[in-house]
Amino acid sequence: MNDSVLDRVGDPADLKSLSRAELKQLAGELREFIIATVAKTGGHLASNLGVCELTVALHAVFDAPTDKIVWDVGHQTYAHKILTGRRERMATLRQTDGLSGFPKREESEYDAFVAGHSSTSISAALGMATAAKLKGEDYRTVAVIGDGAMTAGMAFEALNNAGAMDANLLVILNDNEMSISPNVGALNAYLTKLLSGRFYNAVRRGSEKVLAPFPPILELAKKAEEHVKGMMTPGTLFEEFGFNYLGPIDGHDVDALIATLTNIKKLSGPQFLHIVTQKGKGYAPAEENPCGYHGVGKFDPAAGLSAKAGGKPTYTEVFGQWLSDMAAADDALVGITPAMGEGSGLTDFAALFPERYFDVGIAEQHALTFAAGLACAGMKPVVAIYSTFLQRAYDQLIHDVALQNLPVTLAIDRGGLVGADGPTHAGAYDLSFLRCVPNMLVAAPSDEAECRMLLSTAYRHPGPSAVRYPRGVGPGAPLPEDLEPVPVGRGVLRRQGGKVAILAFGSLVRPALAVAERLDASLADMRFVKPIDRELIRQLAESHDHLVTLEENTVMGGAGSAVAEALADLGLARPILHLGLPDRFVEHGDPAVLLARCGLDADGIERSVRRFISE
Ligand SMILES: Cc1ncc(C[n+]2csc(CCOP(=O)(O)OP(=O)(O)O)c2C)c(N)n1
Ligand SMILES: CC(=O)[C@@H](O)[C@H](O)COP(=O)(O)O
Ligand SMILES: [Mg+2]
Repeated sequence: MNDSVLDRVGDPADLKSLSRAELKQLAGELREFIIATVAKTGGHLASNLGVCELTVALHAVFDAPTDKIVWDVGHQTYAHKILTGRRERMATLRQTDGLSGFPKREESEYDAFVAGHSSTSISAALGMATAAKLKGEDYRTVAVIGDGAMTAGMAFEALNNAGAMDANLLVILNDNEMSISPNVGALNAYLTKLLSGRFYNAVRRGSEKVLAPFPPILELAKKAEEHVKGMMTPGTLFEEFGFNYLGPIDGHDVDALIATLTNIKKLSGPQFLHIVTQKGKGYAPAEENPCGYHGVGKFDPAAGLSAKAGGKPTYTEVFGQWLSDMAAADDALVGITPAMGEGSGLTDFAALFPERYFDVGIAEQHALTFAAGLACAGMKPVVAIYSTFLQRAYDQLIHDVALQNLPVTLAIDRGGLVGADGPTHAGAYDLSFLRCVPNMLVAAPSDEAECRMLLSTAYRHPGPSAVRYPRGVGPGAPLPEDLEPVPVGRGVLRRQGGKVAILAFGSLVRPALAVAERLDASLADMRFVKPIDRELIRQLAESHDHLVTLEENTVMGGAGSAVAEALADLGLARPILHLGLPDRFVEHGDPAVLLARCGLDADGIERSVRRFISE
């Protein structure tokens, strides 16, 4: 006889007939299954381990897919995927052609909203709840948002709107006191205060008044006090936003979760449930080091993560070293991260210069304008930011930084395809959206040494600047020790060839070199997208029959477009081929496979160039 509850669950409807004991067992089995899966695929482990009970309770109480569960960021949806018919495919998680690591509407009708970027869930769920009302449809809408994601302005924009709309919306705040790193800011301090016994006891005395309009909840609170200690306290901030605040409750207590959700389901209007969970719950190494286990590669569950074994530094590490070196040389340097300190390589800098390190929370827009303010007052801010998250702060870049020509340096990590995270996280557009902004300097290094030199160049630029580099390691170029810049707006001819000239940018210079050898082509490492090296473009156009541009950015409006514009401006018409990312979203998977599928590996580039010449 099979004792596994998970084996008996084909879809969420099966949860309705399970006993409480079985639901608890199911949460435990999900946890084991997730550990075993992520050990083989890599993925967001700690966040997923923290929501096993919540996921079980949500699917036991609500009726997805009719009821809509909107997961914020979506990095914690593995249990949800397993319970909604995707268990067999979990071995393909984040692999090429496999399951996405995030919710995806194309993948399942149970995935109510695509995510990857944080703090969108309340807005999206409010939209769905509002549509239900307008269309006279009867379903419930739930947004599940973490305490980290709650620090973003967008979450508060949505609360502000929702609290005044009387929509049937439940917001569940999953508070584990962690973003990727420990959560920061005044909101975090406020949530901690809500969790403290002192606050609980103080508000508990007044809770009957607050709960009076909701008899089922009050009754439940009285009956199940031992399970739901701290369950029904008014949360002043969220109440002020117009929500009925409930909690905090233990988010690992299946009984408390089911009882509370069942009661909330009967209520109308905006509801806010505060649950407390532990990031990494149930796997000791992740409980001890939730930051390290936030996102992991493949690992041995018995041994845990292994330390990085030497090898080439990543671009992130090259940047981190440069930042510390430049900070030592210049007291005016300040480093800013919107909640991505580890991922952006700021750990050493933060330890060395704590007073000049600012983790502003998941607040990319604020990060840019905060940097603008610092720059106005004589500091030299370096904002370390992933390309994909910079998209959030575009107006702040234009309106607050560039318009005032302020010396803010953007160290843009994860430029180009990122692999397993997929299209939500691809840095596919930055060269296009940066080069059209007046005053910007935009550079793309082709190796680690150039990365360091271009960072120094950008930092000295008297206006806004950006250096964009890819995820992972480069070719292994030895790093200069100094902080010397290179000439602004000047590329470098790496190879002199015959009739074809390849003008390559950033990460694709290396494969282009192999292609240039095979085709006896000239190769320019352009280094700068803006200002573009017009003189080098002129020379190459005058001495070659065919020009090819190459970049790991969308072709549309990207670096190749800058070359074409320069040629037009110079009055030089030449056959030109633009190679880069396509005008479609590139799925998740192995980065090398994805690049090859885009025709951007050496073989693909060679094929395209040969076809172009022959045509
Ligand atoms: C706009 C945006 N900025 C940054 C990130 C990177 N990021 C992903 S998860 C995360 C922390 C989220 O913390 P929380 O919402 O509390 O979820 P937890 O991992 O603790 O469950 C961050 C900063 C993101 N996904 N989106
Ligand atoms: C969910 C999220 O946004 C981050 O956890 C992201 O997946 C990190 O990506 P890196 O692994 O490239 O740091
Ligand atoms: Mg959290």
